[in-house]
Amino acid sequence: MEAQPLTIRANPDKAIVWEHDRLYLLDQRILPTQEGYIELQTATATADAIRDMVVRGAPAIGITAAFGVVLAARSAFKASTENWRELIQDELDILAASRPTAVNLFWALSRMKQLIASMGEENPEPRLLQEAMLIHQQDIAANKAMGALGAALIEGNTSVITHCNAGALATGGYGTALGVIRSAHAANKIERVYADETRPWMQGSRLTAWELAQDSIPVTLLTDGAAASRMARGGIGWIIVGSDRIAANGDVANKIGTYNLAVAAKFHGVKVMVAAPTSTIDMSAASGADIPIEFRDSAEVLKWHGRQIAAPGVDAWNPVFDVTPAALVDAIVTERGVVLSPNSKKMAELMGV
Ligand SMILES: CSC[C@H]1O[C@H](OP(=O)(O)O)[C@H](O)[C@@H]1O
Repeated sequence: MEAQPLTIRANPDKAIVWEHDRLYLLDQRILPTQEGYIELQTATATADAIRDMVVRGAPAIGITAAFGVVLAARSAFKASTENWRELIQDELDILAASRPTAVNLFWALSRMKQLIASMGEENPEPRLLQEAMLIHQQDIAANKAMGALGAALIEGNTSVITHCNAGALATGGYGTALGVIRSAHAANKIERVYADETRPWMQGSRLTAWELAQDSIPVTLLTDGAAASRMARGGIGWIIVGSDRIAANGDVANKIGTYNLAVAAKFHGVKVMVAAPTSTIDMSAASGADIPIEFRDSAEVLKWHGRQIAAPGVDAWNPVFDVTPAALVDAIVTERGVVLSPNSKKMAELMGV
């Protein structure tokens, strides 16, 4: 099958594209100064793209992995129409090992595996592709629903702080935290968004600011250390962030620095909103202590634009997520509804368990 030139222009709502029977990812490592797509032809290459953060963001990782399963099924069925289920297992494991914290990855793989288990002898690709596309569309619908529910919590016109990128680029489209911000801005509730740059990958300065500028939503960058001082000056009504995994008691794992924001917010009387689809909630994790936190190469901290910024022999501690206790969270917004002052009982009610 000859590769066809991709016919779309890079935009936040097209971070993950299935076109001409091929998977394309907007390369988020080079935004905002460059825009380019990478074509993925195998599940292993898809896992590499997730690990190397070509695509990142909990829901986006899950959606991408689902399309990776389609690629795995294509090659396995081509190799053996009888034994494709056995052949596909290694690539499913490779996808599962790509990043540990975003539970959406494992949620999406589990949903695809359940479908595989229900299949007969037919070619699995068409049905698996249909399911991957459904996961993608359902995520966008969830973000739109969360946008409305989260915006309804915001009273009057206020400025907000967000951290990392929980936007269209981190999801199937529209975004979780940025979905709330988009909906609230459309309702004239957002005066300005302050975006933490979010070292070391700079998802805030490179991705969130790019998304909001494209939508003409007023955005000002903060260095990560400036957020508390900005809260101290007043006018910040909410911290609005996404999540990579929420435990059964409402503890929230999110980009490193979220916990700092929540502690400062508590001190300054600023509310904390976490927007996440229910595919981010892990009821098997009793608390944040049960959430695996990804540590990445210290070189990501010690280098900047590839240039060494620390003396030789200096190392770095590089956890890329932290856990914000439920006690510091005012609202968890999901597509199923809002949990105010989250706790185990309220989370169980939300999830119907
Ligand atoms: C909408 S979830 C986005 C979530 O994922 C980000 O992490 P990473 O960029 O390392 O994948 C960050 O924690 C965001 O809140």
